[in-house]
Amino acid sequence: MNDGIFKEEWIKEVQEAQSRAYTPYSRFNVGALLITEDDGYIYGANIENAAYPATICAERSALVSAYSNNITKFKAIVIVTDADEPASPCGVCRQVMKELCHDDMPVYMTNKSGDVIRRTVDELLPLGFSGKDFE
Ligand SMILES: O=c1ccn([C@H]2C[C@H](O)[C@@H](CO)O2)c(=O)[nH]1
Ligand SMILES: [Zn+2]
Repeated sequence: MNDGIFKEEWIKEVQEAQSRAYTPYSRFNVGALLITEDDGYIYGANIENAAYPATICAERSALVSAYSNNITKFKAIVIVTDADEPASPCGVCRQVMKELCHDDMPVYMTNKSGDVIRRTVDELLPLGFSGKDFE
């Protein structure tokens, strides 16, 4: 991926985030790496629960962690799983990214083979609903 933004070193970091997943039920480990405005890293992993809907995805873990630490401006998010296809965020995570990230923020979906797909938040949730819709 050579878009002038993506850094290869993010691959190692997002895999570190993935290693922190808590997935006794699905065994499907997801890692998310938020890149802050000043090139800092916020790690996110999926954290499951015996009450399945209480599970939080890796992407939302990272965003909630960032906001909880008063970090609210991001350059990018990188996602990884062990699946063959590059990781694609679920609908709930797309909605939360729409709320908390810029529409044009890049989302890098990666796999263990080194493939990277880049889409913006807006491209992942076209015509998405936001607070602007009830202003
Ligand atoms: O965008 C997604 C989609 C799924 N998962 C997690 C939730 C659950 O723990 C596991 C299987 O759905 O993957 C994520 O972390 N991010
Ligand atoms: Zn999700």
